[in-house]
Amino acid sequence: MQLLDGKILDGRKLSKKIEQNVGDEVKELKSTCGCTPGLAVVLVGQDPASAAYVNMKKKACDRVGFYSITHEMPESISQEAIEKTIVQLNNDTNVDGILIQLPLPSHIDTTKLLELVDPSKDVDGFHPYNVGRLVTNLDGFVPCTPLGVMELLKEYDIDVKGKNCVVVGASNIVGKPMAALLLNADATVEICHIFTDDLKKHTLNADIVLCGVGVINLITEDMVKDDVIIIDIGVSRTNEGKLVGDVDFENVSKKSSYITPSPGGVGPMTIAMLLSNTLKAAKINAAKLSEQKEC
Ligand SMILES: Nc1nc(=O)c2c([nH]1)NC[C@@H]1CN(c3ccc(C(=O)N[C@@H](CCC(=O)O)C(=O)O)cc3)C=[N+]21
Repeated sequence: MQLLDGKILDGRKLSKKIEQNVGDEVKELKSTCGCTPGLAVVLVGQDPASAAYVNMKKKACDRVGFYSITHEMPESISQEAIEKTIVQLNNDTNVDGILIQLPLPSHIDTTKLLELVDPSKDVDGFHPYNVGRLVTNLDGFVPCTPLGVMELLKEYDIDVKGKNCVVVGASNIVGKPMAALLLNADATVEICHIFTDDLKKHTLNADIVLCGVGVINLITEDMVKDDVIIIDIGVSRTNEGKLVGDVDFENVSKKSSYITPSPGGVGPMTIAMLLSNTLKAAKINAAKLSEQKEC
């Protein structure tokens, strides 16, 4: 990795810098209005990966001085019981951000739950209100992973304006909001997905490939042009238990001008953006509360 330093988009490094800034702002917010930003996480079931992610989020909250609470619920919990918890969190003034850890068990109506979250506490940016605001390029909450990608590009002075960007994966969480952000930044955007015929035909035209599907080695060196910029949003575990992305890093990195490692690229940025979104929610709530006190 040493030799590649110049072309690595280092998400770990940038996420630390962002954490530092969030931490500083938390101190300021505490001293000016006595508010502590709060994040509530709803975790259903025993999936070890979900539990690990939630633990990472909790630790990050602790590092920046947020209040955080995790509502752990058994796999067999009813839709109604989760809904009740969300309504309580919507009304809890100590909670600025609500995150429902996905995926949820199959008997749960995920869409209905995401729509129940107060849009002003929707730090994941999954509520249709915030999705609509993103697509129309209005301020709102933007999903953490694609937002983290944009921050990473900005940090390395990569301007997407007029660039051919190929987004691989069309999920509501990654691909679609990623495409919307790139379009808002004046890129030319293509979205490829599971039914795309001849993926390579598309990626070969790309100045920037952004791939987040969870298929190991989906993007190989023959699929990209020289000096391509690669954003690897995938996370998979190999049979040996090693964490890897969607890109054949070893070979693709020889051709690319910039590339994110996975792990160490987009993943840490996701957590940093969750902190940043929660701080944003806390500031909005603090302003609302002070208005109410004035009148
Ligand atoms: N409501 C909801 N919001 C999410 O944002 C959300 C979710 N559900 N469900 C699961 C996915 C996945 N996700 C990641 C967060 C951090 C890393 C991360 O920090 N990865 C580290 C490595 C972590 C490790 O060592 O295990 C890295 O890439 O370097 C990865 C993936 C958020 N997600």
